[in-house]
Amino acid sequence: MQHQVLILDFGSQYTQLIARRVRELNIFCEIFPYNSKSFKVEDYKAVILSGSPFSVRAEDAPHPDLSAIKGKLPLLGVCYGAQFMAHNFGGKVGASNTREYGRANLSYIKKDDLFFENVSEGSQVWMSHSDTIVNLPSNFELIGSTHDVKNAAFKIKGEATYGIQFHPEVYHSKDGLTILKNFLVNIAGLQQTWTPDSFVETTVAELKEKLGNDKVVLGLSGGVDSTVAATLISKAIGKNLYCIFVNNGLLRKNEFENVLEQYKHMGLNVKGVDASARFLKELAGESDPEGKRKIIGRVFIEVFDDEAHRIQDVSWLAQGTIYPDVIESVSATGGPSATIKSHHNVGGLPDFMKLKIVEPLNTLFKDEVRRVGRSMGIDDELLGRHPFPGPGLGIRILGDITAEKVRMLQEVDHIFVQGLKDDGLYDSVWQAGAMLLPVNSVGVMGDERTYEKAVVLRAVESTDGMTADWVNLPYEFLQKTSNKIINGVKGVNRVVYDISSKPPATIEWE
Ligand SMILES: Nc1ncnc2c1ncn2[C@@H]1O[C@H](COP(=O)(O)OP(=O)(O)OP(=O)(O)O)[C@@H](O)[C@H]1O
Ligand SMILES: O=c1[nH]c(=O)c2[nH+]cn([C@@H]3O[C@H](COP(=O)(O)O)[C@@H](O)[C@H]3O)c2[nH]1
Ligand SMILES: NC(=O)CC[C@H](N)C(=O)O
Ligand SMILES: [Mg+2]
Repeated sequence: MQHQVLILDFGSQYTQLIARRVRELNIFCEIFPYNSKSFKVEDYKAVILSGSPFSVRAEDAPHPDLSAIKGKLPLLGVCYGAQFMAHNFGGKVGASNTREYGRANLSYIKKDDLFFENVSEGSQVWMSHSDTIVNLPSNFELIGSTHDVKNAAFKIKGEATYGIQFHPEVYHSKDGLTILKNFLVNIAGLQQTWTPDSFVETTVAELKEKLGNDKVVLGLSGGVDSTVAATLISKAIGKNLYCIFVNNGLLRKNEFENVLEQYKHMGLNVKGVDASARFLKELAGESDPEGKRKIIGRVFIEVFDDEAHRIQDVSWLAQGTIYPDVIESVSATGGPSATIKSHHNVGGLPDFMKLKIVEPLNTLFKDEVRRVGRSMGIDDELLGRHPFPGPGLGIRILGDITAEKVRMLQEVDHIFVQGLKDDGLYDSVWQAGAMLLPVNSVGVMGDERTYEKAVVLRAVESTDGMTADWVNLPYEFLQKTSNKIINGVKGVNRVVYDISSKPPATIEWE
């Protein structure tokens, strides 16, 4: 992938949004923690500095070294990024009298600056700050103000360096996208050529070069990400790609058979490996969420390793890891974000495994993966599938896992998800599934006392899984589904609906 825009992250909750907006402009970009050693500034054509929860005045605040960037590459600082430049190059940042969150309007803009092309005075912008730039350094030029914030936008004289106090990346900044476009296209001179087709073309070419005649094993899950990854790699190396679909005993009802059937028509080289007994044996007695995730991750790797030995001379393991998997799972070394859950597919391979990892989608968001899939002609039905986590029902059965609990949850999940499909609700939901609680409750069925399990139904809407809200499913649907579950699934006598958003909850319960 050709490097274009580098986004340096100082821990803002909006950093992802900057990336999404830049890509909406068909310009490729990548995010790195500001102190990461994994990128080379010289590879990029423009740099954006994100916001941050820190105050530049705090002792432990991030202080990036901009000497390789400022004045050499077009540079845009957003909020903290702008405050940092003002503070660091001789200006003054102080606490604002009023903390500003939300709507503001541009009361002054320097109209002839390319930065504000097609933006008018009065344009609504979104603020989220408690510090403010009190004085600009003398070589900075004021180019925009709001009613409350005089130094809302500046440029450095004679440089393509800009700073803005407001957030162009949030949808409530009405001309935010225009401003980003002005910076990236008018000022940095970037071309808007990053499309799904161009991604396929460049990625396939890169994979050809990287993989050559090597053999690659890929974990194929039936989900969107690994299917798109497999199709890309298969375009590059054909028969040298060996796709392994593992039954970890934690899949949905009939999923192993159904998915294998579906792949028959796709021209991929797929082998189904039933390792369900092995997974369940290793998981027996483990009830800690991270403990279960670690076991599942390890057994996955062992199964892939066994298969790689069977095939012989395999050099690579390919996975369908996408961007949010990486961001949520790894607190990039010293990076400002926290580890939420250990996704089984991120975090490297154990030493005994000599395989190198290839993850062609690890810079894309889910909706971008779907667009790439569509541009390669993958079935809409497959691309429209709800995400399903690799550890599967293992992280939806709270507490320890047994074959009987898996059976129960498979039935519950099947009734719920099939019901959504039958009632035309499936496509309006981003992800749906059921959890089995380690809780018995008292019920009465046919005049008899029951003391059985409670299950939770969860349906969320989201665009990328990073944030999510519960879906307001019709009461009639919930009512019907609850009846079907309690009447149809032995061992369950209670159904509840999860009405928590992410954050503060997460989508999966473990
Ligand atoms: N049952 C499985 N067999 C083989 N590989 C798997 C299996 N489950 C997960 N993986 C691997 O782990 C990766 C991450 O899983 P994840 O669920 O995030 O993606 P996905 O299944 O491809 O897509 P989706 O998010 O739509 O479910 C997959 O892309 C795949 O490489
Ligand atoms: O491949 C995966 N391996 C995992 O270990 C994993 N854990 C969560 N998920 C999926 O990620 C999205 C966000 O989930 P959470 O809100 O529960 O963190 C949701 O779509 C989850 O289904 C996983 N996917
Ligand atoms: N959103 C931001 O970047 C905020 C920057 C800084 N923490 C402030 O409150 O002003
Ligand atoms: Mg999946």
